[in-house]
Amino acid sequence: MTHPLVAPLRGGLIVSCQAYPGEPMRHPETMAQVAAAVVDGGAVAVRAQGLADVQLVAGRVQVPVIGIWKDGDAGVFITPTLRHSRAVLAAGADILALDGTERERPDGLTLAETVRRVREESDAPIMADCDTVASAVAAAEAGADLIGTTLAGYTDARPKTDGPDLDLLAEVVAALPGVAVVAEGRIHTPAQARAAAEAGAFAVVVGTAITHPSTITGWFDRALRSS
Ligand SMILES: CC(=O)N[C@H](C=O)[C@@H](O)[C@H](O)[C@H](O)COP(=O)(O)O
Repeated sequence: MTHPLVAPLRGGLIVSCQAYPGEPMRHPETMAQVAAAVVDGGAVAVRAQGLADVQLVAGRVQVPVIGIWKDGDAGVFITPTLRHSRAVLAAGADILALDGTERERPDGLTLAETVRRVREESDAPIMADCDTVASAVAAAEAGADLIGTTLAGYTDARPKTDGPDLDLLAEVVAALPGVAVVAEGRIHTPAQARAAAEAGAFAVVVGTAITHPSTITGWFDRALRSS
C-alpha cells in the first residue's frame, strides 16, 4: 500500500531546493524562502539538503519535505549512512531520501539493513536515489517507498544523458509495477517533465531548472554568445 504521506504526491511536481558549497545562495533562510516560493507555484513537496536547511524548510512549508544530507561529492554521498539518515529525520524531514545504489556504503551496512534499521525507529517514507534498474529493484525489495532515478548518469553504471534518462525511467517503471517511481535528474523543461510523467513517473522532481539561478543564467548566456 502506498504510504499515506506519499499518495498525495502522485502526478505532482516536487522541487529540489539546493545550493552548493561556496555558492551565494548557500544559506538555510534563502533555501526556506525558495521552498516557500515553489510551494506557492504548485510544488507538492520539496527536497532539501543538509540538516539546517531541512529543519528551517520543514518549519516554513506545509508540504512534505524530502530530506537528504550530502556528505562529500564522490562515491556514496547522498545520506550515505544510518547515522546521516537518523540525523535527517531528527532534523524534521517528512520523507528520508538516501543513496539507493548497490555500491558499498561508508558504514558497511547494506541498503536493506539501513532501511530495516530506520524502520525500527521511524514510520517516515523512504526514497532511494537509484542509478540502474537493478538498484531500483533491489531498493524496492529492501522496502523503499519511493524509487528515484536521481543518480542515473552520476555513477559508472550508465552514461550521463543530456536531459533526463527517460530510458532508465521507463525500464524501472516496467520492472516495478505498482511502485512509486520518481523521475529526478536533468529535467530542465516543462516538456521533459511531461515526458517523464508520460513514461510512467509517479511524480517528477525538478531542481536546477527552477532553483539554481547561476546555472540557468549560464544557459541563457551561452545561447546569446553562441554563433
Ligand atoms: C546527483 C546529485 O547529486 N543530485 C542531487 C540530489 O539531490 C541534486 O544535486 C540535484 O539537483 C537533484 O537531484 C535534482 O536534479 P536536477 O537539479 O538535475 O533537476
